[in-house]
Amino acid sequence: MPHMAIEYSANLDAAVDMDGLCALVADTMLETGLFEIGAIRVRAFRAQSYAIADRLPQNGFIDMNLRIGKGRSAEEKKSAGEAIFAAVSARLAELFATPHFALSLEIREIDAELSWKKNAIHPRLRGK
Ligand SMILES: O=C(O)C/C(=C\C=C(/O)C(=O)O)C(=O)O
Repeated sequence: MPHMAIEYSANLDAAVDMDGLCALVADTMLETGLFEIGAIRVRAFRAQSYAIADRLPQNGFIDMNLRIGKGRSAEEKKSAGEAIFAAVSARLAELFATPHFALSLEIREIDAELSWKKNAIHPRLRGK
């Protein structure tokens, strides 16, 4: 399944609605047409401990790691990454107006021979 894991520094708690950010990422992934709805998983993890750049207490980060199955072209993967990065960047425009925020995204492919999956959501959603 496409897994999006978002890590963020705990000092962003008040500035970013993480549930809303997860929903935005899931919606954007779906809109690319490259991911099946029943396969999308997005979650956010709060990093309580961190050291960012010059260690100013205002410095914050969000790092997004997307793991997807093989089978999509390089162009498709690139356009998906660009769509997600643009949507999240727009949502976080206020943070980019400060000199204290860093955003990153990486897409990796899952090795089909070394991964296992079983999904009871697909049958329910594929029938719709
Ligand atoms: O192939 C993968 O492991 C990832 C994937 C889809 C996975 C599912 O549909 C699933 O786990 O139910 C993908 O589309 O990249």
